[in-house]
Amino acid sequence: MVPSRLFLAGWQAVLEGVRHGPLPPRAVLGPGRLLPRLLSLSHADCTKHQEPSRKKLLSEKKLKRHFVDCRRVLVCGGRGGDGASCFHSEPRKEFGGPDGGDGGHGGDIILRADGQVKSLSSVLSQYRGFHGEDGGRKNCFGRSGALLYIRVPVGTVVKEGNAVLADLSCPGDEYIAARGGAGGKGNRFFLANDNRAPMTCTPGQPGQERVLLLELKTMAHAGMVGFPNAGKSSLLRAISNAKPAVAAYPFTTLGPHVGIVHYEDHQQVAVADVPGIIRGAHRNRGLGLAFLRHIERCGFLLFVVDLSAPEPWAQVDHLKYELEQYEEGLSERPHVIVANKIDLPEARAKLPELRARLGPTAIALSAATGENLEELLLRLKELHDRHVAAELQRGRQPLRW
Ligand SMILES: Nc1nc2c(ncn2[C@@H]2O[C@H](COP(=O)(O)OP(=O)(O)OP(=O)(O)O)[C@@H](O)[C@H]2O)c(=O)[nH]1
Ligand SMILES: [Mg+2]
Repeated sequence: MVPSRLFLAGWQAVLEGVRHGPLPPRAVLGPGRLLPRLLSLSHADCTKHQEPSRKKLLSEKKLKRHFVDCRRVLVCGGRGGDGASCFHSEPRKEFGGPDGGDGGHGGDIILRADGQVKSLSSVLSQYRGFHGEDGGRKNCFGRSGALLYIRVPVGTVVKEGNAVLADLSCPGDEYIAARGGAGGKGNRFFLANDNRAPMTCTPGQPGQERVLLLELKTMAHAGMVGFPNAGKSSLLRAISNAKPAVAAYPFTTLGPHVGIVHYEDHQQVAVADVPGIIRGAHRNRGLGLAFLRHIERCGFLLFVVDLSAPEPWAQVDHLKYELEQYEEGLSERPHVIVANKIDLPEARAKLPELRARLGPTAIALSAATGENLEELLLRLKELHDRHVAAELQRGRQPLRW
């Protein structure tokens, strides 16, 4: 099956044949711009439809504000309604008896995993459930408080202190964050043989109050790991429509970004880009390793190395070591090694040695010029198909974006 980008690459080949000359310099500049621009050259009348939307680029700091992966939230269930204390009153009817109704129960607060929600940014810092109504005369029971749903992204882990309470890993998963208080009893409830006119009624109970920590473990099919400046974000921009910030300084990326690679058969592979990892990250050097929770659930990994670095093959060992420090077995996941920046002459010279050390399957490409991206896209699809088959075999529903 051919990815849609390869389909565009086919257009590029056609266009190159038609032009009979070198491409204008602007057409080969900029990651991910190559194919759409070429397409727009030949279809001037339909450029509007072909050009990717030119969204205003946000700085990493602003992007981080939009994407929230951790939230502390205070949840208080609704208070139960009070029970009523009153007696039946009717003309010519003496000793009508107690008829105070019970109060309604307070509403629960429920966390629900929703596939449409991608970040915890919409979760507020506190929620109070709906209160139950008080009981009334004539044995009228108060209405219970409505349930309050908080929509959270799929992959949210609910913690209280250090204890994990729930893992909302499938769409529709629910967890009762705070229970509403029980409604009070009306005096009718206390009617007994030895007490025909009870005055007692009880107040409604307050709802449960908890401080929960919500942590999002991003669910993507593939996770990109690499040293800072290896070109992870550039690669994500080149293969998807995601727009993570790219700059020539380390730790440009401060939070996870997910890009979707679309294939012709409508398959979508989600690829997550996370901040760079350095040696000793498990001892909290650099940005530490906490952000690795975002690739913890990825089915397969892309180890991105900068081929122009002094010893690019050593980077893979360091990365695997750090992943093992975070979680045992994480580096054993199916993976592919991506050697980036092949457009640089010093990088190209190191390719034979890299292949000799790490095996011939390493993919050499350039996120900047788009060279050899097709091989990566095809390998991604292959890994994705294998992952889906393995999930189905285990009886689990594969992740869909
Ligand atoms: N020549 C060349 N430069 C590249 C290529 N890919 C990325 N770069 C440059 O490398 C620098 C770092 O790129 P990023 O994509 O920000 O790297 P990163 O791995 O996301 O870095 P962090 O977010 O800091 O971890 C930028 O100046 C890019 O322009 C490439 O294929 N060729
Ligand atoms: Mg980056």
